[in-house]
Amino acid sequence: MSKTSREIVLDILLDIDRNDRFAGDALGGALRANQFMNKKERAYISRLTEGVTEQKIRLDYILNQFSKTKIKKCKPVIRCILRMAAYEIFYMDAVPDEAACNEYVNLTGKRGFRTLKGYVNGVLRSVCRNKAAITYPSMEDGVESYLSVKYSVPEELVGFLLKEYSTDQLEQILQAGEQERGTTIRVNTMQTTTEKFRNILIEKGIKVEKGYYNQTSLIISGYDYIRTVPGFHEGLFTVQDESSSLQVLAAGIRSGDVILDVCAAPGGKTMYAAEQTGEQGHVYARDISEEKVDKIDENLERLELHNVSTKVWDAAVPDPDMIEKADVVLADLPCSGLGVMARKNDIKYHVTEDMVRELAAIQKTILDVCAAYVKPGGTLIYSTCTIDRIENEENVTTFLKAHEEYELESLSDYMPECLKKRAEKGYITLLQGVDHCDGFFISRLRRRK
Ligand SMILES: C[S@@+](CC[C@H](N)C(=O)[O-])C[C@H]1O[C@@H](n2cnc3c(N)ncnc32)[C@H](O)[C@@H]1O
Repeated sequence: MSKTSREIVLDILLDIDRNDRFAGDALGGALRANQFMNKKERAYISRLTEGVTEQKIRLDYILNQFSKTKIKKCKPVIRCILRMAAYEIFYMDAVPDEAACNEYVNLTGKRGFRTLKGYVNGVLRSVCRNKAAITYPSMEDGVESYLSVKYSVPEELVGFLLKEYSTDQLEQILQAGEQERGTTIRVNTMQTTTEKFRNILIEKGIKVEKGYYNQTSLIISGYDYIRTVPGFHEGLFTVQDESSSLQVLAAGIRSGDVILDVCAAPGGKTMYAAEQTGEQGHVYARDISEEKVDKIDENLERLELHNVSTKVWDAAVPDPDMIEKADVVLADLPCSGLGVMARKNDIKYHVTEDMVRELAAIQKTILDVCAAYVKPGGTLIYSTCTIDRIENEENVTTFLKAHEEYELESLSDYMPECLKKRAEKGYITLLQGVDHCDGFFISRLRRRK
């Protein structure tokens, strides 16, 4: 017997819960395994999985007010069922609350927990009855618990970010997770123009807005799968947030430049760099594993870019063959990902200050190795998709102390008008919810000699 959409979501959430998986991976796997489903079912499954993941802390806060057993202590199946039901009650209107309760009580029995049907029923009916009267922590109860429950972010992470951002700034950053955003794509200008491609999309009924910072970026919505968007298979565009494309623009790549991208998969910046340097130039793109490099190759093939060579290479290991070979080194390093919390909604549950410090140490090692690859007069672009000083500014400061041959160089010439002032100092932190893109850090380090 085939599973209902709610059962599929329950299994995805259990997979995430038991195997500590990221929601995007678990959801993607389940959608691929259930390809027979129609668009509406897929949308429902995605919304419920992503919503429960995104709002986990807030949902548990609500449920704990009506359950004698703390939700975290419940059996995984019951915990997931209660969260799903609470999410439907508070955030979705696919079915009336009463009907949703019945569905989840039945699901409890179907999953072998007949004796807990009464408990699930009791908690859910109480939630429905008291829906409008639920109170949440206020600012007076403490900023950390207020922001934690309101935006469903662990208190520890709120505390960590409050060391760097004011309450207002952090609230703006966290609100980004609640804003509907289209998908930002960058047009492959080696094959078409932004205007021509924009018209093709509009003709096919896709909603298109212009990018805020990059003239080759478009923000699209109203499509089913990205692979079904016209021009995908022909390589007319690639999915790339504007923050990422600004990183490549920050490099000021000239036609004929030699570029080394040390952490390149899936290849977003490599592809843009390849377009910028053109047929006269070359990009060396690397990543840590075969699987990752295959992803870059797949994208290069789709975009028909031939001026790139790829290789599996650990960026922390010096490569004698690359010493002083590159006009530009792109070091877009592995990081905590706090800049993309709004899109990858479970990153927030994984990041701790200890983890940030461990990552900063890895970034430092890789940057030290990269220093030798840049030609005198060339440029090292260090970037991350995170927004904390430890991984960003502190790493730049440490690097400059260890490498006297480098200096920070203003980014203003490479940034759009509205960002020029902030970019003068040689680095810029873009903030989700404040700027029109993901949170991202870009720094430009010039090798003097
Ligand atoms: C932020 S992502 C890069 C995104 C890429 N620049 C783009 O624009 O598509 C970081 C990448 O670093 C890779 N990575 C992590 N540790 C690495 C290492 N020691 N050497 C090389 N690559 C590494 C990861 O596999 C991941 O693909």
